[in-house]
Amino acid sequence: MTMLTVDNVTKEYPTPAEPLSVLRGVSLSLDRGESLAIVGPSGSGKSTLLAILGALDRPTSGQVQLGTVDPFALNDMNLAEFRRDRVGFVFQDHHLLPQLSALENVLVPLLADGKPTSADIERAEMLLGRVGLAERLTHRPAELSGGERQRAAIARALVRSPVLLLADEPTGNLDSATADSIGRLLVELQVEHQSLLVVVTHSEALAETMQQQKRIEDGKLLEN
Ligand SMILES: Nc1ncnc2c1ncn2[C@@H]1O[C@H](COP(=O)(O)OP(=O)(O)OP(=O)(O)O)[C@@H](O)[C@H]1O
Repeated sequence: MTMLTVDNVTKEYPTPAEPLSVLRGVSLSLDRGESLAIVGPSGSGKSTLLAILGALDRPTSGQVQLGTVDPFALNDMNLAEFRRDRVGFVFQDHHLLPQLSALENVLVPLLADGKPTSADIERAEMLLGRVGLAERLTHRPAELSGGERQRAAIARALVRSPVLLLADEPTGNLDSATADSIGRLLVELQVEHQSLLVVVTHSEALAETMQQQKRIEDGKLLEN
């Protein structure tokens, strides 16, 4: 079953001169449980595409569909819910809140539903255990290593069981051994959760751990 389809997406940014055309007709499709790495030179539009996949940014033209939903046809409230419930993001910088513990950070996406329940806390603890942080629940980000912070960010991205997990240079700030372990963890979790995983990276090693690899060149997506 095709879960994610992207059809002829373009993205232009307005500039004082002529519009900057970053994506020029990008199409792809992913089935349930599939993973995709997007590689390409700096400035080629990888992050732009990822932001469109996660409905953080609108395409200039073209269609995106996740399951049966076209996120860009939703009103603002439903779009915000779509993003929150169906998409998990992992960024190069962990984006954890510095004043909160690892456990509290993982609970943050659940706060939209009100005060965390004991089941929420159990789930967050389970996920932190799964990413290897069972002994670090009360540590704040400053009290975690870089790799541990990224593990906590991955647990946070998964806490609402998203259909689509998006990662933008998730290992960009890590040494190669730590990067390898984070890459493996992402793929393992994606298989366990049967989610879709799209990773933007400059790392060939990380790209190779994904089932599909594509390259952005001149605004188009090519087989790598
Ligand atoms: N909001 C914006 N307004 C105008 N131009 C933008 C905007 N966001 C990105 N761009 C431009 O679009 C192009 C693609 O940017 P993007 O961040 O998608 O590239 P990237 O492939 O992810 O690069 P990198 O590998 O360096 O992170 C760049 O030339 C960038 O300057």
